Amino acid sequence: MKRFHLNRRDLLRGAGVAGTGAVLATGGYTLLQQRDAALSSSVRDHSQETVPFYGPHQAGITTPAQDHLHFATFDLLSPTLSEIRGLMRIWTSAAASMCAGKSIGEGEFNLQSPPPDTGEAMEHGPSRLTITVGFGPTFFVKEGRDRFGLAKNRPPALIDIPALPGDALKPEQSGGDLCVQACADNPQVAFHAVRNLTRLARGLAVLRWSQLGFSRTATTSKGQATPRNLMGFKDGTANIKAEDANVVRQFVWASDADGPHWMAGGSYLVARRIRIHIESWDRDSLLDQEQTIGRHKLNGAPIGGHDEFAPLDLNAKDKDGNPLIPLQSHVRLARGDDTIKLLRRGYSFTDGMDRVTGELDAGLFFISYQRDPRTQFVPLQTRLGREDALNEYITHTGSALFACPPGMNEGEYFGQSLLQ
Ligand SMILES: C=CC1=C(C)c2cc3[nH]c(cc4nc(cc5[nH]c(cc1n2)c(C)c5CCC(=O)O)C(CCC(=O)O)=C4C)c(C)c3C=C
Ligand SMILES: [Fe+2]
Repeated sequence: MKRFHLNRRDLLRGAGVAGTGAVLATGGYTLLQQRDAALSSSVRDHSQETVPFYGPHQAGITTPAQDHLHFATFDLLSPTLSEIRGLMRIWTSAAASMCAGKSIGEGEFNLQSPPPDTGEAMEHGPSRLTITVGFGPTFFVKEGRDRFGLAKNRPPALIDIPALPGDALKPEQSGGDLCVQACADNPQVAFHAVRNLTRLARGLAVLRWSQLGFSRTATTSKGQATPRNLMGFKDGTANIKAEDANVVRQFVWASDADGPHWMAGGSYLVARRIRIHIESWDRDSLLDQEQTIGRHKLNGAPIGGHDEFAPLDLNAKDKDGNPLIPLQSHVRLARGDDTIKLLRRGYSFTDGMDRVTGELDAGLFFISYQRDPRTQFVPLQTRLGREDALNEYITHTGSALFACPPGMNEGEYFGQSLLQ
């Protein structure tokens, strides 16, 4: 089997291997330039940058994806509706402070009581922190019970995600009445946000599960370099980008016509914890890895191409008349007839090791935002779950869906038009 040993010097020389290798070497050179660009953007100090907290949409959806994630879901104990309103007021005020790089309850120290802020983010700056909040199906109805008299306001799109092909879901990594997605360019800032919101919910809600993500696997803005996932492939190339306002309007934001009114300008968040069996993947040939994804590993170009952003030509054939992009490849199935799109905003994770197999418990914490999961995530994942060549290397172990209400003005709180 042909092996490719590409080091920095080889790449700079454009030193070659024959045939496919030539493409790889060219791709490699481009890769090097892009990697240097990505490095210079990641070493850029974002610590003092803020993302506006108030606005028509919640931050953390079309915001250029930050480098780190702390995602958490909560189960409500048995609060009244009025206590939930109180919690959302407190969360909003705390979130606005943290996103501005301020401590919670700044200046309110009292030696006799615990400090209002746990303190670990104090010198880190806002680091582009965003905090996005959502309501799960069980917020409205749990075990057949209309918990707060709000069942009539449950959006039809906030379904219980049906069982999908290949699911191996664990209840302890799935569901939740509420969710908080904290993203920042500093892991401690994202952690601090979830920790403090959890603390503020004491007596009303408890953590159900949480997930740290250490590296973004998507670009949501044309200004960002495409990152790599744990399979070593560029991820996010064909994602929805914030600059494409019409596509965002069509596929990301719920409208008044979709109903209910309180979700207009909001979006539905699907989270899937997807374990990647990296040990098997690492034993697979480069050729098979590329055939599985449908893109070249080094430069992210569609198979047969040289440019990451070249159009994905699903009709392209090799010299024998076979499809260049295999029929069961991930990108062919994910693209389909190009009528379903979602905004991907996932992160790589590792949670130590699997004691049973001795393998790393690592993968991709997939997050997508969409206008309606019934016509976007569910049909797409049904197709992928049935046919995707990638299924040999992945297992979906967690799943959740949340309705993230629109953004707010100063003085308002998360989900106000649902709860008032
Ligand atoms: C249900 C939706 C999707 C799941 C789940 C999913 C999992 C998943 N994806 C990768 C790696 C890549 N995905 C890529 C493209 C891509 N993926 C989806 C959807 C899901 N992926 C879409 C809609 C697309 C875009 C398809 C297109 O229109 O071209 C790519 C290629 C680069 C890119 O365009 O981002 C990679 C690589 C993994 C590893 C994974 C689960 C672990
Ligand atoms: Fe994908």
